Amino acid sequence: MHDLKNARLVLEDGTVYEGTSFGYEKSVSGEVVFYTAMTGYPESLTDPSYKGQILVPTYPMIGNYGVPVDDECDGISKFFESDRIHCSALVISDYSFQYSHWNSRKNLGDWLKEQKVPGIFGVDTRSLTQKLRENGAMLGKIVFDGKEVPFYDPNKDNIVAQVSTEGIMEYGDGKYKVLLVDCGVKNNILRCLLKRDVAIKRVPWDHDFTRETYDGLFLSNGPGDPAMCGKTIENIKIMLEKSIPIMGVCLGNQLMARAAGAQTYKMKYGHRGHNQPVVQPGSQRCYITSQNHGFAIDERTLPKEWEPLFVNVNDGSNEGIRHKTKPFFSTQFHPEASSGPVDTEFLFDDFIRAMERTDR
Ligand SMILES: NC(=O)CC[C@H](N)C(=O)O
Repeated sequence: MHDLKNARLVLEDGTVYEGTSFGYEKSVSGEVVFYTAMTGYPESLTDPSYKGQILVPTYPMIGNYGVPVDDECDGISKFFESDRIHCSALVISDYSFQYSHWNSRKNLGDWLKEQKVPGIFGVDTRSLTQKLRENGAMLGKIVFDGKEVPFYDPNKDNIVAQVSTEGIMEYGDGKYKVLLVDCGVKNNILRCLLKRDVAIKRVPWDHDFTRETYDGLFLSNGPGDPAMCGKTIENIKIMLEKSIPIMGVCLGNQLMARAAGAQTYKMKYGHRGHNQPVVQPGSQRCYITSQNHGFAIDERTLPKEWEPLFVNVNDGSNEGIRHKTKPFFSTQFHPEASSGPVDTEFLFDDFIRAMERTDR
């Protein structure tokens, strides 16, 4: 405990938060975002959508249930959402040096060190979160020993290209052939499809999927600004002329909207957590959803062939769209959860039913 180093979180407006390092000791920069879930740090840290971001859980004590063993099942990690940590750094209030859980194998600090990701504790994450809520998302950096790094805005780069699969990968031998565009897919999307009699062909974000044969197209989640994925959007545009069922999640939702001709915008501070309520327009039915996004669809720009599928109860922002006549739908939240509530996993069944119904 005595040789723990101090490190500072510096925001782009000059605010400094002093902290103590419990992860890898390296100065890094990114977009600082807060996340309100009380559990799920192994899943969130390995979620590729956090690429380029400095993650701030609002729940004060982190690390108390350790890090799970990295078991695999059918070539997919059982407990992680990808094969590595993607966020740039983790900033927390209270680090639990002790951990206990039936499947934990190591502590969070050791995992961060192994993965070369800095983590600092002892930060007043309440005041930091209030600041991010007032100002909106901000750039920030973790600085060790005065080793300066420049601020970095991940939304100005195509970071999808950095997390997407390099080659084509195939999983399962189910009845429905799904082509999955990997913009940074979470493993639980693969798991949710595979348990529904699906065979998946996972392709890179810029793969030309417009001339292949499959029963359904899946557009995955992913990091950064959807406007940076021009190639994927162009390919989706071609698929919108056809009638093969399409389902999209999070970034996939935003790409679907842009391909349809709608606009996306950067939200003030986004939605990240497990307690985001959404309703279906025209109904009183509310679902609690798992979310992690900083961009959203501008509903007012939806072409007339499309309609909102879900709306956020807290701020009225769009949470999903569907085509009025063709089997295309997508959601801004994560129906696969992991971590978080599974209220909306039935949407995968809707996708399967759409494939079942489509005349092929
Ligand atoms: N989880 C995601 O797919 C995130 C989508 C997009 N990068 C956003 O921040 O809005």
